[in-house]
Amino acid sequence: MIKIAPSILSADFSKLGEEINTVVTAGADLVHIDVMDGQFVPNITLGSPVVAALRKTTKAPFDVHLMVENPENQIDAFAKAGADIITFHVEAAKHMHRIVQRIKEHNIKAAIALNPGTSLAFIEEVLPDLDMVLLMTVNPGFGGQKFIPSVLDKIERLRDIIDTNEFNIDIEVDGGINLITAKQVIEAGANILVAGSAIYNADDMKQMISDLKQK
Ligand SMILES: O=C(CO)[C@H](O)[C@H](O)COP(=O)(O)O
Repeated sequence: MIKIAPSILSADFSKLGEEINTVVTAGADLVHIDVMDGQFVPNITLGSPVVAALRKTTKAPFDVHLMVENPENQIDAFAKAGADIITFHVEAAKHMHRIVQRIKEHNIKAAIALNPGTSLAFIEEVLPDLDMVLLMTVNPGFGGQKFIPSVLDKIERLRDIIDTNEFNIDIEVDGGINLITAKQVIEAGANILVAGSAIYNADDMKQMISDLKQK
């Protein structure tokens, strides 16, 4: 089953609670929350107090994507704020295994993200411990960027590893997802699609979420 996770990066930050409820009502399966620290990526977005406040506005699962240096310092705060999935970047992690265990101690899902230029080999040893892998289809930091097609091959290789080993791991993709690229990533093996501008700029969000799922 294909799930859609609208990225709030493209939402109006002056009314985030309303913006989240709008996409949830339109059929979002998860709410993708982009946390940027101005170090791992140039932008700064929001921290755990904002997530805790948003948690009061909806019961929809929160898919928290940490684009931060030293992610180990943020796990407890975001888990307590109400994250259902916490994703951190392999490129920012010195002790991947320890961070995954730390997330799981909170009884929530653990995921690792890989930038487009990062090899799957970096997560080979921790793969059986993960609930999800996020393959970035743009370089992180900004919404509205162009999809990088070379990641399709990486999605296919990861899908093959997961299926061959009968792992129960979701493959999420993030960046430049629209009606054309959604079809490509689903065919390659992704099953959770993050989309920011395609959904928040759509005239009919409900139709867009439904179309992204069916492609
Ligand atoms: O993580 C992100 C950027 O770092 C965003 O989630 C992503 O870029 C989504 O935006 P869009 O769908 O507009 O490309």
